[in-house]
Amino acid sequence: MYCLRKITDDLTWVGGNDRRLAMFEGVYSVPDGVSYNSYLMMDEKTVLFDTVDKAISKVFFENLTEMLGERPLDYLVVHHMEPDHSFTLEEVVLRYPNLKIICNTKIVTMIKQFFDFDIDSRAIIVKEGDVFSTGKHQLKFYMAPMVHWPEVMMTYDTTDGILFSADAFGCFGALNGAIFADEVDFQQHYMKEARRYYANIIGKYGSQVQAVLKKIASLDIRLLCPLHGFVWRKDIDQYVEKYERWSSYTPEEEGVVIAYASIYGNTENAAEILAARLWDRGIKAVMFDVSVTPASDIITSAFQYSHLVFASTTYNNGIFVSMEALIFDIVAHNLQNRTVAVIENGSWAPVSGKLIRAELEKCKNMNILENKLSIKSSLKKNQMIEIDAIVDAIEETIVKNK
Ligand SMILES: Cc1cc2nc3c(=O)[nH]c(=O)nc-3n(C[C@H](O)[C@H](O)[C@H](O)COP(=O)(O)O)c2cc1C
Repeated sequence: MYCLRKITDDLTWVGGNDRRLAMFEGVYSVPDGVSYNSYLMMDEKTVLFDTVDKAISKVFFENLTEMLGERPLDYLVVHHMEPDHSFTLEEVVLRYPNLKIICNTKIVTMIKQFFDFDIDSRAIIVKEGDVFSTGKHQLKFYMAPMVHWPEVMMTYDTTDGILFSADAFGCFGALNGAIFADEVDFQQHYMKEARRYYANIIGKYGSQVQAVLKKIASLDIRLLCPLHGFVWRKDIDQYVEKYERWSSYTPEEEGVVIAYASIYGNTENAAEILAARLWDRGIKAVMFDVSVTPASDIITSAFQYSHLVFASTTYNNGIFVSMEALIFDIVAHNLQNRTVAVIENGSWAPVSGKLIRAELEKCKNMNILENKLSIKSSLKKNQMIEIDAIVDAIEETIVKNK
């Protein structure tokens, strides 16, 4: 049975939710599920904006059939070819054989890679700034390369001020009947998931996101329709401001993320002492055991806070495995503009600190503090001075940033 939400008189959400998926993209846990958004515009012509993942194809086609009634589907705008938005594309073509697909040349190439149907005869190729009329609505296209994948584009409906933003401005979490961000307490319940989504899905591509933000800055966006999560009709500027911040790798708040790897608890002990000393000075600290908390969650906090401390045992002459994975992931996510301190531990030849520093030097604008702490098996009282020196250096840079 169909399950729809009306967005405007002409636009309806025809997507669906998946609460059974354990790992999005095989990496990111989605304990609250995920939505796959697809939007249908009923104009003089009928226009579908993206399709959906295979997991929700049944309800998607029921939605589409219900909305279209006797009308044909005239156009499908494809913004992004990742299969969670394009898996059902071929079936849409089979059901609506006269359908034309509005997309760019990179999308045509990817359609040919993923599918075998004839795209050339049905493709309407658009470029940056092209405008396409569907009757009352004028659709303007903006290319958004690497705002997740190279083929990504966005559509702005100049008639109603609707930006179809592909994966940008999306959020993890299934929609529980509510479709608009202002129907829920987004700040309280969803901002954390929006940040986790941004940091992990798009975080690597800050400069590309910045380029798109510049392009859309002058648009009068009255509705923001991403491919996952809520539709925005209020406080859009505030959400765009978050994207400005995240994409420029500007911390949201002053505070310290302490990520530690510890086999027997001695490195953890040093991390705990550091956290306590920071709070003694009124400096906010959050702690993660990298063997317990997924790297993607820690990366999310690293996007949020200004300072990072990595404390790791030495393991087979290297960095402890789960810490090594986190550090590589942080470098891969292109994180920048953070102040970093490193603590190492080893029973005979501690080297994890040196190796962590060397990896993080690959990141841009990382202020890696000279102060460091090297523990031989367990922290000794005479080393408290070194912990305090790290706290001093953090405090000094936090004050500077204020
Ligand atoms: C498999 C394994 C490999 C290790 N490799 C090294 C090493 O290469 N160099 C070193 O100094 N210590 C090495 N250690 C020892 C730990 O780094 C050391 O005992 C450290 O103090 C543990 O800190 P923790 O109490 O936080 O787990 C190794 C330990 C294990 C279990």
